[in-house]
Amino acid sequence: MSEAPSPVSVRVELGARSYDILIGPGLLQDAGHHFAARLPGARALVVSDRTVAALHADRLLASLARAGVAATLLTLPPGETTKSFDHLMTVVDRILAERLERGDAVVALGGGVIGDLSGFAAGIARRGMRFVQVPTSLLAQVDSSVGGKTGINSPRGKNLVGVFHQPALVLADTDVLDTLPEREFRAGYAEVVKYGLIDRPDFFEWLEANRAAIFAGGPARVEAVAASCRAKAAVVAGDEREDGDRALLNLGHTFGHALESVARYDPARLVHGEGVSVGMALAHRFSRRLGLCPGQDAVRAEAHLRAAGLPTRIQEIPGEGFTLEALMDRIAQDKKVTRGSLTFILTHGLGRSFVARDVAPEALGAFLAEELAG
Ligand SMILES: NC(=O)c1ccc[n+]([C@@H]2O[C@H](COP(=O)([O-])OP(=O)(O)OC[C@H]3O[C@@H](n4cnc5c(N)ncnc54)[C@H](O)[C@@H]3O)[C@@H](O)[C@H]2O)c1
Ligand SMILES: O=C(O)C(=O)C[C@@H](O)[C@H](O)[C@H](O)COP(=O)(O)O
Ligand SMILES: [Zn+2]
Repeated sequence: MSEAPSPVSVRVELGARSYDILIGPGLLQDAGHHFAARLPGARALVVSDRTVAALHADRLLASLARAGVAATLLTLPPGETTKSFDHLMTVVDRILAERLERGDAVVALGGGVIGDLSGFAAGIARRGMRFVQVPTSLLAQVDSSVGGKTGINSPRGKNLVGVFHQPALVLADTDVLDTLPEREFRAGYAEVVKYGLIDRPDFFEWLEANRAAIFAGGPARVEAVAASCRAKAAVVAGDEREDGDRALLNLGHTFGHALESVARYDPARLVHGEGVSVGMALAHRFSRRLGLCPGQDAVRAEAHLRAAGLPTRIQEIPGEGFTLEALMDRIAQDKKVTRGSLTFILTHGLGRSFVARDVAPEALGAFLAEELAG
């Protein structure tokens, strides 16, 4: 069997909780070796969704077996509604039923849904077990597998219940993206663009020049994943629990999460990355309306998202329910709300985002009313 090329390694520096993100083609083949080297003697519960498990679980389980790691598989339904109390119970119960110990590991093989859910289960079962991320969607490789935010949704809003629980290792095999549906690849790309729009204008320019190559696969794709992980690792290392600048990673999310919630997490209407795309375009237009962001920068940000086939307007989301009242209600549940005041990530221009506290609800309401009117 041919050896996979050496992976790119990105370190998340968090003192005793530091860990490596390994990125590259063919990595799944060596996953067992990397797991056993970092978590010697640990057993594994691999959690996946049925779609991903059918495509990739055999290779991961075979690799773990070759490295002498005892592992079993739990599969769950795919989709955002799996981030629920019911499925959390299922994962926790399986951990306890198998008598896994604190030193054993929950291994998330899947997209952000599986990562967020099983990371939460690992964070609370036995008051915290080891956790390994094997992200299989672009979104999970560039964002959700890194940084330790885990959780589930509540009927009252998105990601409202969860814990910070860092993984011990992240293994991103870029070859698995070959089976990802194109729409999901585009959705993940929105979070890649986010890093450029936050504070990396050079990266944004590189994306403008390399978008087609990234979508085609090959070295540009690996570089886009690695650059995104470096960007996220730097932010997380500086502010693990979102007391300050980590909130920048929420660019587009206050709007996006409200849209996802109103759309009832129905993937036929909106998936997370698409919500973030609309949300980032709204954040740029809101910033322009407030006189903070030059018009041409808002236009350029939106043009790149559209060139990638992503939505940028609320009207593009199919279905009913996008009223001013419904959106303002969800936005009021945002975790960044402090003493009742709204916090948004706004921007002074391309790659010049900042955390804006005390955003006036009247200004927000007037802006959204205009957006909804078209
Ligand atoms: N924790 C964080 O920091 C963080 C960051 C960003 C997003 N998120 C969360 O992540 C979730 C979105 O993640 P996502 O976009 O990966 O969604 P997802 O997990 O639902 O995966 C998207 C779809 O792609 C399928 N899929 C995944 N990998 C595949 C592959 N290689 N081949 C074929 N199909 C594959 C899945 O079965 C699913 O149907 C949201 O819940 C969001 O809130 C969390
Ligand atoms: O890691 C972070 O911090 C992020 O905000 C990354 C986001 O892309 C991600 O969607 C995250 O789950 C949002 O978290 P939330 O705290 O706004 O629920
Ligand atoms: Zn996100």
